[in-house]
Amino acid sequence: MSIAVRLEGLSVRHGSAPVLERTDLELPAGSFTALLGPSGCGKSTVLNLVAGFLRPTEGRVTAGAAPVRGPAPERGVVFQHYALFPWRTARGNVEFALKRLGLPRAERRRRALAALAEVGLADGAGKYPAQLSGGMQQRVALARALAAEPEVLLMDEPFGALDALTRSRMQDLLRELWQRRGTTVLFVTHDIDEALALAERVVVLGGTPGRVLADRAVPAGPPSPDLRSLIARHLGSG
Ligand SMILES: Nc1ncnc2c1ncn2[C@@H]1O[C@H](COP(=O)(O)OP(=O)(O)OP(=O)(O)O)[C@@H](O)[C@H]1O
Repeated sequence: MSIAVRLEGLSVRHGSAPVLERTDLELPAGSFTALLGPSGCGKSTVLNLVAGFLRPTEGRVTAGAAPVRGPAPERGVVFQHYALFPWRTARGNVEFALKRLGLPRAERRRRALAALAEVGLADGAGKYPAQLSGGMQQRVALARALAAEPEVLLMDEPFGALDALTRSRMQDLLRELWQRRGTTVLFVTHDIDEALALAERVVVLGGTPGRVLADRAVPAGPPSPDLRSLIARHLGSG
C-alpha cells in the first residue's frame, strides 16, 4: 500500500497559540478519509498544510515522495465557497486554472470541457457563475480541481452551503468520481452522517491544541450506530 500523503510530528502555532501538536497522519493512495472535529480544532489547518498554503512550525508534510513546499496542481483543493471568477464562464474558470500547468490552449480547452462533462455540467460550460445555482458553481469548482488530474483532492466542507437535496446529489457525484478515478480524498466536514456516507475512514481531531482523538475504518453498508455514537462522543469531548 503506497502512501499518498504523510504528516509527521506536525506542530502548528498561530502566534503564541498552539493549534496542532505532534500530529501524525497517513493517507494511503486512493483512500477516502473524512476529517471531523469541533470548530477551531485545526481541520482546515491540516488541509492547508497538505495543500501547501501553510508551513508547519515543526514536523513534515510529504506528498508522494516529495516534501510539500507549496501549492501544486497534483493536490487539488475545493472550498465551501466556490471562488470562481465572475467574469469568466464555467469553461473559462477551469481553463484559467490549467494555465499554470503550461498546457497548450487547445489541450486546456479539451480538459476543461471533459472535466465539466464529468461533473454533469456539459451544458453549462458557456454560462457565467451568476447564471449557475450554488450546486452548479460547486460542480465548476470540482471540475477546476479535477481538470488538473490531481493525485490528491482536498475538500474543506465543500457542500456546507448547499441545500439538502443538492448536497446529497453532490455526495453521490463525489463517490462516483472517487471510485472511477481512484484519487486520494481528504474531506473536512462537521457532519457525522456526511462523513459516514462518503468516507472509508473517519479521523476525529479535537482538544487544544488539536490532536487525533479517533481513527476508524467505516464498514461498507448501512452506517453503524455504534461507530456513529463513538464519533459523536469524541466530538462532544473536543
Ligand atoms: N491565520 C491564522 N492566524 C491566527 N489564528 C488562526 C489562523 N488560522 C486559524 N487560526 C486558529 O487556529 C485554530 C484552528 O483553526 P482551523 O480553521 O484549522 O479550525 P477548524 O477545525 O477548521 O475550524 P472550523 O470547523 O470552524 O472551520 C482556530 O483557533 C483558529 O482561530
